[in-house]
Amino acid sequence: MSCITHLSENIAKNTALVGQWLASQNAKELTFEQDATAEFPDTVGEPNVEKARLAILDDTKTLHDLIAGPGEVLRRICWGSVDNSAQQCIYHFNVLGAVPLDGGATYDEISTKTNLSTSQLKALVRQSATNRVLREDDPEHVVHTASSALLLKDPAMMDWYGHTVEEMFPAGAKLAQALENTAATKVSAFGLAFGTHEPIYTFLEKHPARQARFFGAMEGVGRDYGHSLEHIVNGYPWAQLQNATVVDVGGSSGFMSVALAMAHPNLIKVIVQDYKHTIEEGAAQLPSNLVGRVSFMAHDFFNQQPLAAADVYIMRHVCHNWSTDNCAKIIANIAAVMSPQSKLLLVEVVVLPSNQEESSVAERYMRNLDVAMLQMLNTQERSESEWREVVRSADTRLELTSFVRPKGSWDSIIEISMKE
Ligand SMILES: C[S@@+](CC[C@H](N)C(=O)[O-])C[C@H]1O[C@@H](n2cnc3c(N)ncnc32)[C@H](O)[C@@H]1O
Repeated sequence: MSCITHLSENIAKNTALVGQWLASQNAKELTFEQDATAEFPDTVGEPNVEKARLAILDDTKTLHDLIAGPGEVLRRICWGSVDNSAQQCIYHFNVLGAVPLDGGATYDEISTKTNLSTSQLKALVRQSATNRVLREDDPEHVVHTASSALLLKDPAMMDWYGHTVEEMFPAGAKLAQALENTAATKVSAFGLAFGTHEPIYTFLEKHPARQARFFGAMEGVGRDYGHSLEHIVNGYPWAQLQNATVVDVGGSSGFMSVALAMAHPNLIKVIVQDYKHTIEEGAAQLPSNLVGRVSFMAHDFFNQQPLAAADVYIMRHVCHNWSTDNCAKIIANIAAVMSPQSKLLLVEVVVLPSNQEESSVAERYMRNLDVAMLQMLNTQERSESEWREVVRSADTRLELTSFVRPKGSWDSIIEISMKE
């Protein structure tokens, strides 16, 4: 049997399984129309369905690339920059906001609201429609699709989209230039794109609108089930802690602390530490039922940790932003005040050798993240042995006591303890 026939048979078999499951759940018909649910229905607790779904994604991509042929595979990659530039313009000129969810808009109406000409808008919208973001329902009239509507309905997704098209995309174009410079003090691709020598977080602190969008974007990251907070809330034995104090270092606006405090009443004090503007924003949004249990503190993690002997110090997506030397300093500042009972948890990606991820979707995401870190921060994601090296260089009294990657999670929870 030829390879493509074999692929198509697998796709048919797995699609039948997923289809039956969707029907058994009375799930809404899958659609590109704007009333679609934001994500594919939750397959938690259904490992066979999830396996079939991932196999469909793998096999359809392989079949597509085989049928397209090698030249077309290259052309698709290289034309990807146009996909991004069209999305950047749609975001920048708020084309999405100019198209009401209810009824859509004519090109003339969108033009009045965005100051783009109708011919510019037609070029952008028609290109974008090939990626299923906006579409024409007649040649002069634009309506939302499932994906464009999702951006309007979910502010965190919109912030994430804005961050990727307005910050990651320009930074990506500078990566080769940044890698030309081999000096230790080299400016990141992000720095070259935005004319700054400062690390991104210092830069954002001076640009409040960008910073506010970045907080939203970090929340938007969690819309991806692989980064769902549920993996942290359910992936560690929180319930075994008695009247515990948790310090969320570099906790941004505190959304993880809120999720932990909501789910685990035994976490009686949860303190979010970050830059001043960041925590002020978080404090203003704190649900009223958590006032008193969740609190905020301005703290630079390059200084010694002011809260000694907490039960748990947790850093999610913090250390991957920093070089091994800087990571070691951040961790050492916490180690200095840990009691023998304290735990330090890092919630981070742990990269595997090539093609060892569960699916090509996971493989691609992990490799994308690795390069994204390189372009935004001059850092890279780490393997298990590299995380061990970071911890060893921070403080020799620390030991890694577990690496757990909850099912379906991109992140692992790395538990670090003080040696007895
Ligand atoms: C990638 S974000 C992760 C935020 C959050 N923990 C999460 O899970 O999304 C990194 C965070 O580190 C904070 N940060 C960066 N440098 C810092 C510093 N020197 N002291 C304290 N926080 C800092 C940033 O403001 C940002 O909120």
